[in-house]
Amino acid sequence: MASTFRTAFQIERTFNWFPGHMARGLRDMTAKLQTVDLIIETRDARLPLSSINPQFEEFAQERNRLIVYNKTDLTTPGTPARIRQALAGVTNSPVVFTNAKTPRTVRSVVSYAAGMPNVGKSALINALRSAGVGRGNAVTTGRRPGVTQRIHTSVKIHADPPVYVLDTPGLMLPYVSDPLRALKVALTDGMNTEAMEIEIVADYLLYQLNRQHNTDYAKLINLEQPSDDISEVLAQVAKRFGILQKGGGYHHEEAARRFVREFQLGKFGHLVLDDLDPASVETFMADLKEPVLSKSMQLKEAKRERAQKMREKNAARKLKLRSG
Ligand SMILES: Nc1nc2c(ncn2[C@@H]2O[C@H](COP(=O)(O)OP(=O)(O)OP(=O)(O)O)[C@@H](O)[C@H]2O)c(=O)[nH]1
Repeated sequence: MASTFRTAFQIERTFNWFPGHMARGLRDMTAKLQTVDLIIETRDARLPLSSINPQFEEFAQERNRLIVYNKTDLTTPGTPARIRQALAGVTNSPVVFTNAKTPRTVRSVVSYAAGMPNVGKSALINALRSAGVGRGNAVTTGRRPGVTQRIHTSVKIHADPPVYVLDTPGLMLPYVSDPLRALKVALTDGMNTEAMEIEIVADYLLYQLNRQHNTDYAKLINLEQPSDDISEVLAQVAKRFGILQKGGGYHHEEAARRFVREFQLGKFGHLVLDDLDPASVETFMADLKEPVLSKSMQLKEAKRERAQKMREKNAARKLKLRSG
């Protein structure tokens, strides 16, 4: 029942994914971007804020830039207008909305693409080429993030005047201090979930589905009514998809993966995962200005978090001893 759903998601750890090609990509991109006339920064419309890369923002906001919100077909109705309103006063760059699966929606977009992993940069370039010069795919796309690992040679997308674009690798951050942001990116397939506890990703998905009253999942897994209890939901997912263990019980990780996968395949309907009210936008933009932590600072920060947790645990233990 709606009244019993969680109003906040509690999480204490962080998740990071920054393979080697991304550090190289950022260096190469910073150099190459000096030579282009226009930067087309591609973002995922399901993550209007979380698909902004602060490292990229640092140099792109001073440049001639077009922001493209792609994958609009995977959002809820009215999302483009809400994003436009949320960004008014926050960015001076023009903003357009596309669905790279439908080339006619990309006609207005010309030149250079950059952005986070798996937002659809390569698909967008192929669509631009199809709309501009009527030719087939020139760059490879893929369901998993990290398919494009280096800057490609230019692709012609317009004949007269001639316009060329460069595809670039998608870049995550070396250290994502906000675990909720990492969970959102993981849910939209922008981050490798192998190093994450998939049960937490599944629980976060359940939290988002319920708080947005997107409760079709219950019907799909034969649950009598929506629930905010991930164990109950995963047990039902296991039953529905036949991932029960011999002798009773079910395989938790597999059930969690299946639940997340069904959402990514669009089976539970569409969601926009960032809040776009003025206060949330303001907080996000202020956080963007925080410097990205270096490797040694990350280690220090992780150590500080561990020490804090230990102190809290010890304090709780002492309290328990005293009271009982
Ligand atoms: N539904 C939908 N899917 C899209 C859209 N654009 C891209 N995709 C799909 O999203 C996935 C990622 O697209 P890519 O173009 O490879 O993404 P990328 O940003 O180049 O990814 P990296 O290689 O990680 O930088 C692919 O499976 C595409 O088919 C879109 O507008 N709508």
